[in-house]
Amino acid sequence: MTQIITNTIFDSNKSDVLHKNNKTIELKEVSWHDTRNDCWIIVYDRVYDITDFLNEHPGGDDILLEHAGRDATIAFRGTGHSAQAVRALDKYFIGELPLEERLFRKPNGIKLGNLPI
Ligand code: HEM
Repeated sequence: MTQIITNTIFDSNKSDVLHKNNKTIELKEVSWHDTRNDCWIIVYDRVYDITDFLNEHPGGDDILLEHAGRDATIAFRGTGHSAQAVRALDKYFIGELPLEERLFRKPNGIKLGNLPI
């Protein structure tokens, strides 16, 4: 798939709408891709096919496989990845969750920065 994603995962200005031409992929479908030979993960409601990245990840493949077929947002964010790592995600982008299945980028959603604690 040839697709250029111009916004980063932290770009809240563009976060509330489905981007034109972006494919929607349901959580159920993501869950089927949970092996070393076919590994998808979700970061900020976007779906990435990281099968070809497993052997290249500086943090190792095990940690990625622990999140195969699942949401990896908190793990990705929590390990303090660089801006370069965030940009590296784009290469593996294949689609995004439907609005009703999103945790982060949805219309009128709670912004973590606005929480009192
Ligand atoms: C497709 C998703 C991911 C990409 C593109 C990615 C990319 C990278 C890159 C480029 C680095 C080098 C350091 C940096 O630039 O920040 C790195 C390090 C690391 N990543 Fe990831 N990462 C991904 C997912 C994850 C996930 C889900 C975890 C789970 C906790 C993880 C854990 C780590 C750890 C622990 C390191 C540090 C390795 C070290 O310095 O020894 N990564 N990652």
